[in-house]
Amino acid sequence: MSRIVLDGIAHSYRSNPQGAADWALKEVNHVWEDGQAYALLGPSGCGKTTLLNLISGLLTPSRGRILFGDSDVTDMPPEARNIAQVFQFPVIYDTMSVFDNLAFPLRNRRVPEAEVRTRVEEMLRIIDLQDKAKRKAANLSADEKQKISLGRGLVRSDVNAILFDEPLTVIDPHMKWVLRSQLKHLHKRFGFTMIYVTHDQTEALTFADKVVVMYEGEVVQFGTPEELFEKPRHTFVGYFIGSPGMNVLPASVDGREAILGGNRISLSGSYERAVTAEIGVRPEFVRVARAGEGLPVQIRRVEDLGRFRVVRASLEGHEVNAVVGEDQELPAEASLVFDPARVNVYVDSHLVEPRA
Ligand SMILES: Nc1ncnc2c1ncn2[C@@H]1O[C@H](COP(=O)(O)OP(=O)(O)OP(=O)(O)O)[C@@H](O)[C@H]1O
Repeated sequence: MSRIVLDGIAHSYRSNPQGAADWALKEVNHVWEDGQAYALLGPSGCGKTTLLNLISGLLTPSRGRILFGDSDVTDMPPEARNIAQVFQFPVIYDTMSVFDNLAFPLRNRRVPEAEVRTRVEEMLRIIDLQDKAKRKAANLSADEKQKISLGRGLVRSDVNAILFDEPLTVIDPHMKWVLRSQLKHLHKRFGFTMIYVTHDQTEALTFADKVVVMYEGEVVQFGTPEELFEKPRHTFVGYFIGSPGMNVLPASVDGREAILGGNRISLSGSYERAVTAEIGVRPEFVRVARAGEGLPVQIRRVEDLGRFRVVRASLEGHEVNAVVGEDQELPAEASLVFDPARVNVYVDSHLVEPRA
């Protein structure tokens, strides 16, 4: 295993890319540390699969270099990179038995047969297919076939990294949960570097130590689940992570205040003047108070989500959500108070820091 370095890689599927829109992956500089579990999170079409295929060698980047440890693998084919990749749909040998499918990557590498048996039997237990070991893969359900694909990705101990491209899409919801926990367990036990592509935030946040959020071909944030929640570096991260997502409101900022229509909102630091900025505050850091205490709003509706309620209000025509406790009384005439320490400022969708 080794750390994987992306040194200025970018990729376009066009032979002569012109504008930004021609790049499926804009320039990425990034280090995947050895042995960590990463999730690659973003909406459909943002470039997740492209990035994964560049790492595995299925694609060669239009620009930049990829290093595994100290060796440059940019021009190496996938089979020379020692990477296991699990795709969204099963890639298995239908005519082979389940056992032989799992044994294949090991036998291919001339692993002694006794070790093959031990590892395959363990994998059969993990994916819960012990009783189908001798069956031909062709006769299994889509769900079971995908479990074999997962098993084939995980069975080797000598890989540089295991890449998962939405591997649980075809798996039923209960099994999804089981397999995700198994993956986490395997990661702890064997310490593989794992990169797990998903567009599902729950899947990403429960699986990974670090999450890489992509948006329109760009890596917009790389951080722990807490960092993505506390300090989204891009408004998209704010929307995408959290339920409901971060409130993002157009405002101008000047010094320690943001101005939205006739309202002044306190900030915890002092900012350069920006006329077309946005402020972002998570619903968890918005307090519903009596009229006159905070920003004047109309409450549109209140949704009970079990452990908490979401108050959906309107501030100068913009929807603002606040998370409130089950027992908190809501005033008939309400206002909202933003916690200044939790109000982030964005310019061109990117987080800006206050002046020192
Ligand atoms: N082989 C290809 N040829 C041309 N364009 C492609 C090709 N593969 C992907 N693209 C384009 O590159 C962009 C990124 O696609 P990619 O598949 O990497 O995104 P993704 O985030 O993995 O999406 P999804 O979650 O839908 O798989 C998209 O605009 C897509 O249309």
